[in-house]
Amino acid sequence: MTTRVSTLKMISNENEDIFDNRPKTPPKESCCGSGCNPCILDVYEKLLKQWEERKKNNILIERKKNVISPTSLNTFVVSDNYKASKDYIFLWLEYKGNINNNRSLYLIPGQYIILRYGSMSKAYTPISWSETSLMLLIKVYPSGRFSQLLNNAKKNDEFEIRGPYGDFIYNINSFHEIIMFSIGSGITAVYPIAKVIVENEEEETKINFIAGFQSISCVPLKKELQNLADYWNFVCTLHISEDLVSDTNQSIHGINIENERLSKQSVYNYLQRNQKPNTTLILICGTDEFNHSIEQWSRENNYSHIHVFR
Ligand SMILES: Cc1cc2nc3c(=O)[nH]c(=O)nc-3n(C[C@H](O)[C@H](O)[C@H](O)COP(=O)(O)OP(=O)(O)OC[C@H]3O[C@@H](n4cnc5c(N)ncnc54)[C@H](O)[C@@H]3O)c2cc1C
Repeated sequence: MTTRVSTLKMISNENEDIFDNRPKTPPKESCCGSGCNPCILDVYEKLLKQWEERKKNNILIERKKNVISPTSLNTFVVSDNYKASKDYIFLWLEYKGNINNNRSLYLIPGQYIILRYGSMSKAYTPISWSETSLMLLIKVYPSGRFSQLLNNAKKNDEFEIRGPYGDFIYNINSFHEIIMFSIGSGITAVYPIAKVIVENEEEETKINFIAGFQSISCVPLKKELQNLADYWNFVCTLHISEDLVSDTNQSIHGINIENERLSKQSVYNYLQRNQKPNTTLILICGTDEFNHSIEQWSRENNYSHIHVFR
């Protein structure tokens, strides 16, 4: 798995440069009408306002030729699709267009894309990417329309992608510790951020990675988390809420396992053990209820540097 280490600078597409190009108006039919967040037409309105503002103030932003764009759809084909765990699959998508003029795929860890097939669109957070391809980790729901479609996707099937979206910006060594709380597929937002930090030799930030799943057999990225646990600054604890672990065969070397749902008490314990709220960042990704509770408990423990991936 190769992860591109992105610079955390403002990234724009060639069609969003301020002097030669205003953002291109997306055709009306590029909105699928299914209430995506963000809708391509809203993104266009926002980028247009930003462009007008920059033009007024004569500000030039760095121009990189990204193969994906927040305001237009680009075709990708499935290059691989395989099981990641009981409920999860990995899906590799390869850019179908020409790669020339230094065009490349630029993503900041934690950013998401909108994947579209026919009139259906859903958001996904790439966990890994190269210059022309990206890898998604997808939870397959028995009655999930899009996740079932992706589960059954075959090599060379075509999907359209727009993005990237997401406003999380991280600066190297800006916190003493980052505590990452996720449940289920929320792991996709925090894992790439943990990886990029842990693999950066210049980083002195510690990562406390806490992820909740129903059972050990559901947990994706086991090997990847074990690899990160070999580094001095990464500690991982998995909270298993339903099929509790009683068998040592289910233990994962280097990873702590707790047989309990992430409760208020356990979250309080993580927060109070840390003791450095002013220099600690809290990252949260899960259901609305989970996000709300963890954010509230963090604030009750005097943490104010909090980012929720929604
Ligand atoms: C910014 C963002 C990034 C995302 N990134 C990822 C990602 O990287 N990987 C990933 O797998 N998903 C991700 N999602 C969720 C994804 O967009 C879809 O919502 C998910 O794949 C389900 O879509 P579906 O069409 O299969 O299910 P739907 O047809 O919408 O739902 C069918 C049924 O599936 C179940 N279901 C669906 N979603 C949930 C849920 N979140 N919790 C509990 N039950 C649910 C429910 O029973 C629901 O009734 C992300 C969502 C957002 C907003």
